[in-house]
Amino acid sequence: MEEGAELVVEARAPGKVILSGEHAVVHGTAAVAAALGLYSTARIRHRPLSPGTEEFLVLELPQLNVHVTWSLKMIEEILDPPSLQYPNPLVVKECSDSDMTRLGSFVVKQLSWGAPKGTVAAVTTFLFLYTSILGLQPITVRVTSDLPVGAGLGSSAAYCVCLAAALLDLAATFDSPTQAITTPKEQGSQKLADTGNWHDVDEKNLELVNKWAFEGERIIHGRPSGIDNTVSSYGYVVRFKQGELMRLHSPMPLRMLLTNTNVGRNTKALVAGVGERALRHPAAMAAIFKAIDGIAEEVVSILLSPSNPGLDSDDEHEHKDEARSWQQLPDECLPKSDIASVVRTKEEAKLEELVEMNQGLLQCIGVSHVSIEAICQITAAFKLQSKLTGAGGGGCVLTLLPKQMSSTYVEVVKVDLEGQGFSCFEAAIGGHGVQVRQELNPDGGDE
Ligand SMILES: Nc1ncnc2c1ncn2[C@@H]1O[C@H](COP(=O)(O)OP(=O)(O)O)[C@@H](O)[C@H]1O
Ligand SMILES: C[C@@](O)(CCOP(=O)(O)O)CC(=O)O
Ligand SMILES: [Mg+2]
Repeated sequence: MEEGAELVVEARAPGKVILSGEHAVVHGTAAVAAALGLYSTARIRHRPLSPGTEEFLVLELPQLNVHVTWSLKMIEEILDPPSLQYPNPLVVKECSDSDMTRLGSFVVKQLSWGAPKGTVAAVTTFLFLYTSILGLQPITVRVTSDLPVGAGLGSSAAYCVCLAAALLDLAATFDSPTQAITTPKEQGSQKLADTGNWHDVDEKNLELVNKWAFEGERIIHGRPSGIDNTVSSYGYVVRFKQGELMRLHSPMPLRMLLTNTNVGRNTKALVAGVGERALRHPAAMAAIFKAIDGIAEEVVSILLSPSNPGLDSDDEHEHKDEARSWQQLPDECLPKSDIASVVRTKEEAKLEELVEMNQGLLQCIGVSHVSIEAICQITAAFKLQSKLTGAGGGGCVLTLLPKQMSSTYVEVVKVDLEGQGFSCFEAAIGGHGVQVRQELNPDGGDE
């Protein structure tokens, strides 16, 4: 690398929705999840300094209000883990209990007094991944996200995946400038300021990114199943069971409305709560997990069903005309029953029933919330089925939308939900996983 030049590496990783199987998946059952078209992005800037100049590590997490600068000497003196001398990006290691305690107490002292637990976990996770993958290198890291943090859409996994990918890409570039984790010929001089230039991570490195991200998730979650980091790394729609990933190439387009209860919650506490309930009532909880497993497997077979026809274009056309005529009417003239009677395919109707059953079982294991139940009731009045997604206890709820439901009808449902203080959005489902890009600024790239 030219003296004075600045290397910028970016990685972006998607959030996810769990269609079926959250919580039970931690206890070994199947779950189905899809990547969401909302991303967390880690941007790392590295500029080698002349010998004798003091070097720094800068971490910026604007969503958590974290802006910290550490001298590398101080990190070396205080942390002194052997990995600092011998970081090895190719050998994934666990954050041991003693490392966790040492890093955690360092972080608590560095952050302003009373920083929330989530902030301590995020910075501890960063320091673990940074020291293990890269060792002491002077870099500035900034992580931003389109995802709501702590709302069930996998922001913690996207955070770990984008950090792991960016650190691995930088480590590989240091090792050999042509060995970055995307295909070398695709690396190049294009400017990051452009909207594109993102490159998929190759299969071998995806596994590495995913494994490091899982270790990060363990720091934030305590006992993650691995589904969130897996779908964030690999993208698309996946079935996940006991650490095994199966990519689902489903012919069925998934359409859903996401509603944020705006009730904050914490995955670690909810997962621990379910574990405690399972210890108190082992037989009953095992039966519920088995039922959730059955639901997830049925969702998989519906998604893979070749008889999944979607709708033919004539039907769709007819429906659009109907939607247009509704658009001219004031909202109060849209009776709920008309929305309720929107035609479903056989597969859509089955999926809706499974969503309803899954939500009931999630309530049984103690992870629903009055705000979640309120959303389920509002959408049920339109004969739409909803369930919590992710850890629950607040956070987001997904509502299945039949393919034939017009956007005008969706707007009507949103009015009812938003009128109760909830926030609704639609996002692309089943897109790509983690991606990386690089840029070399010969002039030092001061920002
Ligand atoms: N953009 C981000 N910046 C910093 N930390 C983040 C970011 N996104 C997620 N996190 C970490 O993940 C935690 C939220 O994870 P979690 O409770 O699992 O909810 P979810 O994964 O559903 O959003 C935050 O408290 C923080 O520790
Ligand atoms: C509850 C769980 O199934 C999903 C948690 O997702 P999230 O952190 O709420 O986005 C936990 C896990 O699988 O690791
Ligand atoms: Mg999470």
